[in-house]
Amino acid sequence: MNTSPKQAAAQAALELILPQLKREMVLGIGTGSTANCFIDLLAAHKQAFAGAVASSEQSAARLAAQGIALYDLNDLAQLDFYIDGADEADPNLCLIKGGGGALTREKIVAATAKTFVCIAEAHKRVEVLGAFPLPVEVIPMACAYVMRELTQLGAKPLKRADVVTDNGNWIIDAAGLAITQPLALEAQVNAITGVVESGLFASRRADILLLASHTGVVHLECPSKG
Ligand SMILES: O=C[C@H](O)[C@H](O)[C@H](O)COP(=O)(O)O
Repeated sequence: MNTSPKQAAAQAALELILPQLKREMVLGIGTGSTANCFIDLLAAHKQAFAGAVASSEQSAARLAAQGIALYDLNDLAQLDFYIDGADEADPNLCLIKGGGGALTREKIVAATAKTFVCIAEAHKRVEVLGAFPLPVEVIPMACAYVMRELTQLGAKPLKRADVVTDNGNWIIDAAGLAITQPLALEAQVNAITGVVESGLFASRRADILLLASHTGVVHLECPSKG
């Protein structure tokens, strides 16, 4: 059977963390098709660690189906690893995430992890973030207001149809942004009243990015912060 790039990225992440797993370790696990590949590969090693914190109900269900114990983030101190996919990654390993609507819980779990290992297909690597519309989770009653504010920031916002997040909120996809200053834009978007979280991962970017294509996996590390 041919290995897909998503499976290759997941396999590379597994090989990276396997030697560091400890029986008491709890892993942070993301959401999406690439994270699903990782969950499925991880299942064969479930005796080597304690369990996982999931960033969505969907991932929690997949982890449970694989017999991996689920933990509540509030019962844990710092996690060693967070493994998740992304929709775009820039040269500084800033990311756009939330294509699957799980961005807020993803950002929370990532915030508690020492090392964020991002796994993605090679075409997700871009010079400037923003060709993929930036997902923004909003309190439903604030949706129209937040869309007007995002327009002021230069975006073309669109409410994602028929989506309610695990937190009971809505998603706005903000298209048309050329995100040359990810940290500044993340702060601006998150400061809009009614925004729960944006899918811009700049204040907490990836530490390691494993980019896979049919020709192999490239391992990139976060350049020094500054
Ligand atoms: O909300 C979803 C997540 O941020 C995903 O990690 C992201 O959309 C990438 O998903 P996929 O691995 O399916 O391309």
